Amino acid sequence: MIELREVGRTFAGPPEVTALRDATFGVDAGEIVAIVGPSGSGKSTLLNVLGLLDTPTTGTYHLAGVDTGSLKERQRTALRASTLGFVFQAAHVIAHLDCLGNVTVPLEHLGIPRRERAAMAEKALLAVGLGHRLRARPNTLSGGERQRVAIARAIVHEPKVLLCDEPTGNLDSENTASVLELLESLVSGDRAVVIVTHESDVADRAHRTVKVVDGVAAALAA
Ligand SMILES: Nc1ncnc2c1ncn2[C@@H]1O[C@H](COP(=O)(O)OP(=O)(O)OP(=O)(O)O)[C@@H](O)[C@H]1O
Repeated sequence: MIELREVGRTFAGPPEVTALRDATFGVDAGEIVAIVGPSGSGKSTLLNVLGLLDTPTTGTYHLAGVDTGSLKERQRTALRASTLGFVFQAAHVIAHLDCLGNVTVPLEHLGIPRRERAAMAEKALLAVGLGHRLRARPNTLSGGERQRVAIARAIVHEPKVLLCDEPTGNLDSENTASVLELLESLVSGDRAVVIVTHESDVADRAHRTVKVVDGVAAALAA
C-alpha cells in the first residue's frame, strides 16, 4: 500500500536542513505500523510526505500503486482526498455540528451526492461505536468519544490508508486503550494504518515499528 525507496527531504534554508534521508520501507494492507523516534528526528516530515502534504527531494514514494512523484499538484490532491484519512492529536471537531454533521463534512468536499452522505456518516459512526450518539454535539461527549468522531470523519470515505499523528496524545490510559482497539478494528485486507507516537504502549500494539533517528528511518523487526 505504501512503498518508500530512499526517500529524503531537505529544506533549502538557509541553513539547509536534511530532515529525512534514505527512508526505505513499505506498509502492507492489513498492517498497523508505528513511527517512533525522538523529538526533531523527522517523524512529522515523514508523515507529511506519506500524507502527500510535502514532496520528497529524493527517492520515490508509491501509494496504492501510484508513483506519487509523477503526479501534478491537482492529481496529488485528488489521490490524497480519495486514498488517505488523517487523525490528529486533537479531535478538531466542529462545535456547532452534531456527530453526523461533523462526519459528513469531508463527503461534501469529495462531491459525494447529498442523499448518500448521511448513510455513509452513520455507517462510520457505527464503526467507531457511536451509533447511539449520532445527534450529539461534541461538547456533550467525552474526550475519547470526540476522538472517535474524528476517526469516523477520517474513515467515512473508506480510505486505503489511515495516517494518525499522536492519536492518543490527549487521552487517559483507558481511552487510549479503547482508541487503539478501534484502530486495530479498522485495519483490514485493504486498509493500512500508520501511527506516529511517543507512547511505547501504542507502538507495542503495532505490527511493526519504523524508528526515525536523525532523519534516518529504519524498520525494526516486529
Ligand atoms: N519547514 C522546515 N524548514 C526547515 N527545517 C525544518 C522544517 N520542518 C522541519 N525542519 C527540521 O527538520 C528536523 C525534523 O523535524 P520534524 O518536525 O520532522 O521532527 P519530529 O520527529 O516530528 O519532531 P517532534 O517529535 O518534536 O514533533 C528538525 O530539525 C526540524 O527543525
